[in-house]
Amino acid sequence: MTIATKKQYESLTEEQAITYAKNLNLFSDDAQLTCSEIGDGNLNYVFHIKDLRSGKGIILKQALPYAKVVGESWPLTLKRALIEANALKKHGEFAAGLVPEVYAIDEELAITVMEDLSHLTIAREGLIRLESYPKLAADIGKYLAQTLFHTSDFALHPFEKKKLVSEYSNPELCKITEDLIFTDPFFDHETNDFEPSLRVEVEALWNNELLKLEVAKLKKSFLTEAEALLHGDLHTGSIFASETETKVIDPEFAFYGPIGFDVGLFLANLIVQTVTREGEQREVILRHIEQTWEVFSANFSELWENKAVESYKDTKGFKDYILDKIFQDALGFAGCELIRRTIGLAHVKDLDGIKEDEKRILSKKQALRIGELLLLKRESISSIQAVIVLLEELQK
Ligand SMILES: Nc1ncnc2c1ncn2[C@@H]1O[C@H](COP(=O)(O)OP(=O)(O)O)[C@@H](O)[C@H]1O
Ligand SMILES: CSC[C@H]1O[C@H](OP(=O)(O)O)[C@H](O)[C@@H]1O
Repeated sequence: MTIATKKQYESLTEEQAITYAKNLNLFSDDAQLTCSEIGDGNLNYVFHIKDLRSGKGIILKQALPYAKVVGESWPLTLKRALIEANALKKHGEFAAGLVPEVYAIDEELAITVMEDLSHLTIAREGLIRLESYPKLAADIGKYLAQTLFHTSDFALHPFEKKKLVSEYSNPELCKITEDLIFTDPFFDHETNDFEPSLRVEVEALWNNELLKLEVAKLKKSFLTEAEALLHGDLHTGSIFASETETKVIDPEFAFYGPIGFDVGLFLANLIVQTVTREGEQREVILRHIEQTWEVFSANFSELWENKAVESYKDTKGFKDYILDKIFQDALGFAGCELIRRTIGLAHVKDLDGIKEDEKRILSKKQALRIGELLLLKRESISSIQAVIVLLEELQK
């Protein structure tokens, strides 16, 4: 692997990105490179470098020393770039083909050079356009099982696992999640952002002590349960897809946390799609939700049977206890994600992009209602089929 270095951090211009790319020895000498900054996320620059002669491309992702969505008033560690690059590589060891290849890491400039996936579509964008992704749910179910099982105590020697916990300590990025997912949306906080016509529903959330108790329990779990190396922000904007391929990008929020968090975030972002769709199109997403959990649990179970190093692995009931815990945690985390994506700081285009006011508000109310029910009822929802029934009933 090339480790490119330069003395001091500076954020690159497109021109500088081309010069940088030339020095990586990834293109031939006569390459004719072009560059455009295509970052549409909340935090970083993403340069797409392409050789006009061969058509070959690479991606150069650079962290900024602040959160791009807010500006320099919100400083943010550059170390997240190294965490992201290392997490891509670590997850790639277990979920080969489901993450981009990392070509080079530059710690000084907070740059990751990686495989160009621009032949694929960001799943959120494609799902909004009703594109069909027949492999998405099974691939993500497998990605979740492989990455989460193999980085957990069930697969690793405790020394190795604790070494990874410390390598992936990511306090600043975790704090964003602790605030934006688990705290601010449940209080009258300045970061919240919602239409006045949602105020009644939002105030009802703020005043719902039982709901807040569930969120508090989940926040505690996020703060304290170092179960596996999570992606940490597995929404549909962090997944590239086509009819035949799925690739997970952007694990800069990676850290050791509760397994259900990654599962729940992905499920929540599928659920967001169900509130915007009707009829057969909604059915497609309901099947994705079902399949994600089924593939995840089957794959996780199989890994457990064949590879677990835990002394209690064959103790009757232990594997089921773990899977039940992951399921219930996932439903709770999904509830938090649904609520934060509706009324918190970082919204989703699936909902905000609905032009017709009445339809948008109705969809947002449904998202809030589903979030609330998942949080309150998660302990009594015993299967993914029961989740589907709940979603169908709520959306009749
Ligand atoms: N490997 C890649 N290949 C092609 N495009 C990419 C790649 N990585 C990121 N992008 C583009 O850049 C955008 C932002 O990337 P992302 O990693 O989500 O940034 P952020 O961390 O700022 O959210 C993506 O939505 C996608 O359009
Ligand atoms: C101020 S960060 C808000 C939000 O942005 C991150 O998403 P992404 O990097 O994919 O744009 C993450 O979801 C954070 O919660």
